[in-house]
Amino acid sequence: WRTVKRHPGPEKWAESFPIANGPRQSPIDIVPTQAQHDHSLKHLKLKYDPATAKGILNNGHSFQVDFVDDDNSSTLAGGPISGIYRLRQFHFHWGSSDDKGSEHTIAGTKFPCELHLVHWNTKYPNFGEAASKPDGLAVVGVFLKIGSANPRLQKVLDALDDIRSKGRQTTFSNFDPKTLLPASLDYWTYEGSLTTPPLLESVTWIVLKDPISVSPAQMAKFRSLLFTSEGEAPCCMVDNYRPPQPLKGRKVRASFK
Ligand SMILES: NS(=O)(=O)c1ccc(O)c(NC(=O)NCCc2ccccn2)c1
Ligand SMILES: [Zn+2]
Repeated sequence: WRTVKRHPGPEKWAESFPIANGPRQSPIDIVPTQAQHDHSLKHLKLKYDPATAKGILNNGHSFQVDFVDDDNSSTLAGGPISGIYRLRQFHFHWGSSDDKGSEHTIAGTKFPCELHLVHWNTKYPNFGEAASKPDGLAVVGVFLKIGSANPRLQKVLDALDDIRSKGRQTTFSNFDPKTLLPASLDYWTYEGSLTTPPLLESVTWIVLKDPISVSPAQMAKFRSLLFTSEGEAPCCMVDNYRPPQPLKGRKVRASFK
């Protein structure tokens, strides 16, 4: 039976953004047995300065932690990319229940949540310019798997009480996003897109093989956010994920055997 859809979801995006049916759309289903090990892939070089953390914002689609990106204090290099990419923000996608929520899937397996660390190529003057170039962005994706409570997430989750409604933001300082990464930086990589409008095909995706943990109570915290602004009828922020898109002949490479 049909639920009332307030926000035009992924099935409606192609009407306003024809690129939704483009050749390099994200996310995708990653099939490990079909990924090619590429030993020319370098290890990821992540250098994050906690002092660059600036604020946390409910943008009505997810919430994001924004970073000062006017110098190379927090950067990504190595891996499949050439040059230096600057950390702009990180955000999450999650489900209304623990059986869904991630954007990428692994051989059809969905995770309850997925973290995206968004970086832009410093060969371009700023994020907006980079977002329109085929090598403009690099997003590191990290799966969250139900398990024990993750203490590294707590500072982020504790800030959510101040940004429950769309448009709310508050300061968020002295945070090192490296603490959110798993022990192994083994990854899959492929050429893709933003997973939300404007769906620009400018993202080199770097999806880590190992998940980090999140507890059911911590997942409930994500689901306490609202898509809606103060004064509107409240609508829980859940299921803000796009399902996997056609591979259209793309190769997924693995940094590990
Ligand atoms: N999910 S993602 O591919 O990592 C990603 C990274 C950086 C981005 O700016 C976006 N998208 C984005 O900011 N879109 C503008 C705000 C928005 C978000 C969701 C739906 C419609 N509009 C997605
Ligand atoms: Zn995302």
